[in-house]
Amino acid sequence: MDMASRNSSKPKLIGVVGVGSFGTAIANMLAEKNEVMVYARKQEVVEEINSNHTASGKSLNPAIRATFSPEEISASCNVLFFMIPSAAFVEVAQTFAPFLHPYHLVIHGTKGLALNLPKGESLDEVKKLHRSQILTMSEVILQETVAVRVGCLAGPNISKELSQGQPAATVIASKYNEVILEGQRLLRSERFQVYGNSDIIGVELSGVLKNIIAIAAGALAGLGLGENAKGLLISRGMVEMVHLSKALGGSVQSVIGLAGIGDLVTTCNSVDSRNFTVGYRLAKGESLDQILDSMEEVAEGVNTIRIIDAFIKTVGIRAPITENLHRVLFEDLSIEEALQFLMKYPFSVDVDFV
Ligand SMILES: NC(=O)C1=CN([C@@H]2O[C@H](COP(=O)(O)OP(=O)(O)OC[C@H]3O[C@@H](n4cnc5c(N)ncnc54)[C@H](O)[C@@H]3O)[C@@H](O)[C@H]2O)C=CC1
Ligand SMILES: O=C(CO)COP(=O)(O)O
Repeated sequence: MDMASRNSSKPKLIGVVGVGSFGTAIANMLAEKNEVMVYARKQEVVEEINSNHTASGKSLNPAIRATFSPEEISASCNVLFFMIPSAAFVEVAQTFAPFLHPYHLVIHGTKGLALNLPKGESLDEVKKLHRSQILTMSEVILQETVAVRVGCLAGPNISKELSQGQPAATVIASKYNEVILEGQRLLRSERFQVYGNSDIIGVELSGVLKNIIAIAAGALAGLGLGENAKGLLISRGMVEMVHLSKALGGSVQSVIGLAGIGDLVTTCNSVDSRNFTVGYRLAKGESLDQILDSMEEVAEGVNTIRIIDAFIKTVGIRAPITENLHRVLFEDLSIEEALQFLMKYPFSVDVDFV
């Protein structure tokens, strides 16, 4: 079947894969203008949605239907929003791969990275980590499926605020203008502005890298430090994000846009951010294991720090905030020692990337 006949013969039903905090918020926003079907892998979650219109207690628009069949949602929807943590992304992409076609338009909202290592190998075992072994989620979709029209959604979008209907904006990034236009058409409302960007890698990396700085911001708050320290962290964090993003294939422009600095400011100031919360609790004396064991939702920054630290050691670039957080999370550096180190670090040039 060609793309045109497929598009014209199908009703507009939009699919959302994953009904966690963000998936639920986006499904509800999509349901203001469209019919929506959501995919959850557990039968009890599907039954909860279809009978109670809640997903793990979070309210869903009663018009939203749920399925646990990847085949059904892929056959019913030309546009699919993947809203799942990075740790599950490869598995979910592989589950969906037999049912996806080149006519599908896939937009993801995941702010994490995956690894492309030989089967059975983990990050602990590899000595070097090159860019080709790191995948953004659009790269996972392109690698694992035949979908081509891929996009991402990233920006300052704390799901709790979206669910309350507070004003916000996001970026849809894609190499394909039709993906950006469709994302804007589906999501734009009086309360939600949607910008476009063709640098999908830069926008994905912005959402991924700001989580590292958000953990540091939470740590500063947990230490009881003030707004001067936070301003210092956000500006140095942005410079670090620019250098990392450039090394990984993103543009400077994306980092200084809504998905970069916009999300960085939001996440570094929000007690509703899981990444901020990890840093805050670390500074209050809890161990990483204690924190992660008690968190129900994902804090992507923890795994991102492991991946980025391995990458910068391989390619020989410096990223002092990331390096020090890695030592705090996975070695035995205290938050106070990391802060002292950073205060002595010779960041002598203010802006060195323009
Ligand atoms: N919560 C937020 O405010 C925002 C989250 N994000 C990003 O969205 C992604 C998801 O985050 P949340 O929704 O907050 O996480 P969450 O932890 O609330 O929910 C994740 C959902 O994915 C589902 N899931 C996990 N493994 C799965 C699998 N194998 N198959 C199908 N479903 C699976 C879980 O059951 C759960 O419903 C993360 O990468 C996060 O960085 C982005 C912007 C805002
Ligand atoms: O990315 C987010 C808001 O834009 C959510 O941040 P957390 O994953 O830290 O909660």
